Amino acid sequence: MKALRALRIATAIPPKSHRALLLNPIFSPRCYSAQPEQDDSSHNPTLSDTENAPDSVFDSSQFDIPTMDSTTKTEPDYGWDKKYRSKADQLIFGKDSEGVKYKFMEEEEERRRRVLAKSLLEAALETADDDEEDGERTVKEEDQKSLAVGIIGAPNAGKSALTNYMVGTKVAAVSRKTNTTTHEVLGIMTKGHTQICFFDTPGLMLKKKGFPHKDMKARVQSAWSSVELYDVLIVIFDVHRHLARPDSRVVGLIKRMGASPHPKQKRILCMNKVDLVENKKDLLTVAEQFKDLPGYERYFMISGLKGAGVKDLSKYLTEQAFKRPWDEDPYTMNEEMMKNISLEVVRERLLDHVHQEIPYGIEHRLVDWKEFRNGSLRIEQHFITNKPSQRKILVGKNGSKIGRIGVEANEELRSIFKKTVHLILQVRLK
Ligand SMILES: Nc1nc2c(ncn2[C@@H]2O[C@H](COP(=O)(O)OP(=O)(O)OP(=O)(O)O)[C@@H](O)[C@H]2O)c(=O)[nH]1
Repeated sequence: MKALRALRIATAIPPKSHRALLLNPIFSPRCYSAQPEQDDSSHNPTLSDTENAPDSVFDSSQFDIPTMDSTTKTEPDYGWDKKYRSKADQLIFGKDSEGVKYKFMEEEEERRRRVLAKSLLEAALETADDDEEDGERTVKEEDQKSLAVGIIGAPNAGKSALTNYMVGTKVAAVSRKTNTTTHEVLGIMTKGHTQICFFDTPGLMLKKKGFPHKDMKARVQSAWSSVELYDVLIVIFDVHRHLARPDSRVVGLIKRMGASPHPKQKRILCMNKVDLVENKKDLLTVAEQFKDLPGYERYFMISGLKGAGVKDLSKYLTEQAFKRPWDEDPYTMNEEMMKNISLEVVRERLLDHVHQEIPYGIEHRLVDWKEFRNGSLRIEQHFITNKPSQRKILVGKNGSKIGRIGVEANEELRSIFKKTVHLILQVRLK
């Protein structure tokens, strides 16, 4: 939450150099139109107030938004009609607009983008607990420590909730590099010199005694062998459910994993959802039931959802880390984070350009998110308005307002994500 708050603050950096943006051809009043210029002639005025009116859609592919390659150019290339440029100059700077320092404004714009991108990343990587020491921003490879932690348990045991709590909103890199079909990254915690990767172990079907089903054997064989690769294995179970209705497959799994110490892997048993157990004495009864299993080095009673006992678990795991380079770049954003950032950036532009009161009544949705093989991103977002009058304001004359929001947001997203972004914004009526 804290990170999200920071994210809002970060995106609220006032766009000091909008004037620089306005001088760019793609931001000229004429070109702000969400309706591509070449389609003007075919524009059907009877559609203008309907949901699918073409001017209610901004599609960045129809605008000359600079590509990644064009960021290196030193001189501004205004390649647009001089008439419109001088009109814009006069509008913004008055008659004596000659000699405006474009370069200065470009630098200012670049500076603002860098500040925004840095703030977003810092907010996203912020530690969840207030009292935790802040993570090092750069750690030399020789100082890095890492740990691979597998989490195994029945569906609904609380694997994801526990990981989310430990990793917080700063879920860092969940790259395809680490994901495989047999183990999937649940989250990555990078704190100080230590990076801990949490892996899920999907596909591990158990039969009554805690062994894989025979018919699934081939499929799960590699999953089981990958379990061996983790430095630490967390066996997690829902202690509340266990007290009410013990599942023989879960008991089988706990016993199997704790049967004998593993030569290379530390195993710990986590009794999860302790917050749901009213009589805490019952927890001791369960602990008693599993206490003689030599394979477990430690036992933890936790609530992955509420956080009880999680700090001790995190501390224990951090202490187990090996001097080993990190597997993942802690500065990489995951998809969820990128989606939130895309919404924040567009919303910020909306607040900039539309009267303050209107945006609060407007529903703003991410409707499509696609990452293509070439690394580019297609993002489609819709604004759903309650009244035709709201829609009209948001669309602007010939789509000028939504176009302007779209162009600016597209630029900003491209700069933050460092990839080509194809942004589509649509204004609809409820
Ligand atoms: N009260 C309480 N609920 C929890 C706790 N941990 C998880 N839950 C809830 O239990 C449900 C399952 O949690 P998940 O974290 O999705 O479980 P999972 O093991 O990842 O489930 P699968 O993805 O099906 O394997 C969710 O509704 C959680 O909110 C906890 O400590 N206390």
